[in-house]
Amino acid sequence: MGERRHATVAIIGLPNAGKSTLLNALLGQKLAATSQTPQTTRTRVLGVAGRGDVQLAFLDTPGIHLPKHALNERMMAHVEQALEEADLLLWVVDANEYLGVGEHALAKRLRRMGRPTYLLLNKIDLLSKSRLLEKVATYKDLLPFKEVVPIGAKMGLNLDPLWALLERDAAKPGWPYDEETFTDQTERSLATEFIREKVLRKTREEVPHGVAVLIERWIEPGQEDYPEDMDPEGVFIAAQILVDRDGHRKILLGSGGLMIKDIRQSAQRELKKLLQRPVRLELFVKVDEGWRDRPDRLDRLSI
Ligand SMILES: Nc1nc2c(ncn2[C@@H]2O[C@H](COP(=O)(O)OP(=O)(O)OP(=O)(O)O)[C@@H](O)[C@H]2O)c(=O)[nH]1
Repeated sequence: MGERRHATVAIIGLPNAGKSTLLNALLGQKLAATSQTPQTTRTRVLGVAGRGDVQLAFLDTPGIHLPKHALNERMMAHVEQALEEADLLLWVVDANEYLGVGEHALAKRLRRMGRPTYLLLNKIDLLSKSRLLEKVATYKDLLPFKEVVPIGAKMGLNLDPLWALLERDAAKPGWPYDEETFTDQTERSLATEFIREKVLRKTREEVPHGVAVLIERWIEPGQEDYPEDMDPEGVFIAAQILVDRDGHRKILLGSGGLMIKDIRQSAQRELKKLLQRPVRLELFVKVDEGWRDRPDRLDRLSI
């Protein structure tokens, strides 16, 4: 074994490029919520992985966009913080999308920062080889990228070469996290995100952007109020789903309560996998108009 080295690696880019999918793929474990809805990620998510002598601390970040609410301003502050912390940047783009103003603005910003940046052209499973080559040529002039790597985060395409490059470039001495550390997220915050992910995946358009999840009760065996009819090794979780307006509450409940039932069941299955014990989940939908612009609410939601 050589000397131990590490790097902090921020995963950045526009909404929906596949940043969280990439983080999960690099870690080989689900940590970040993913969905087709842009702006799924709202905070910075740390995922730590060690290979050989090298430890990499990945920071998944919210997709970069113009903020309309206090919520979005906080999301962008998380991006700023990750940019500050990182030794290396992975700029993920959806290679099937046109290169637009958002990319140009980010490139300008990164040029000024001068931090080593890899361009990751993602979703290559949806692209022919000739189109991919065209894309590489189009993006290459944006910045003096340290590397340009085509990947398919969802199917794990080309991630080994990416790992090898990151291992080569991790230059700081030592390992900042112990070998068991995998994330700084608590079980509660992961549970919150996984419940929200299910809401995003089952609803469309405006609803997902106005949704937040707040865990109200988390009861372990032996604690007062632990349901008597539950498995003695389980956990009881009650969560509120906050929505921006009454119309969204109705959509979330669905006809005859079918939508919320579906969300509850799939979130409960996911939480069982995450926590590796039986879970009973209860969900309540609550209208909290304007929560996205209320700093006290955002604090309580840890955004
Ligand atoms: N076909 C294909 N789809 C992908 C790939 N990577 C990600 N996706 C899909 O792209 C969508 C967005 O992925 P996310 O990982 O949530 O994207 P993100 O960049 O974290 O999104 P924000 O949170 O909005 O910033 C999801 O539906 C993913 O399944 C890929 O390699 N191929």
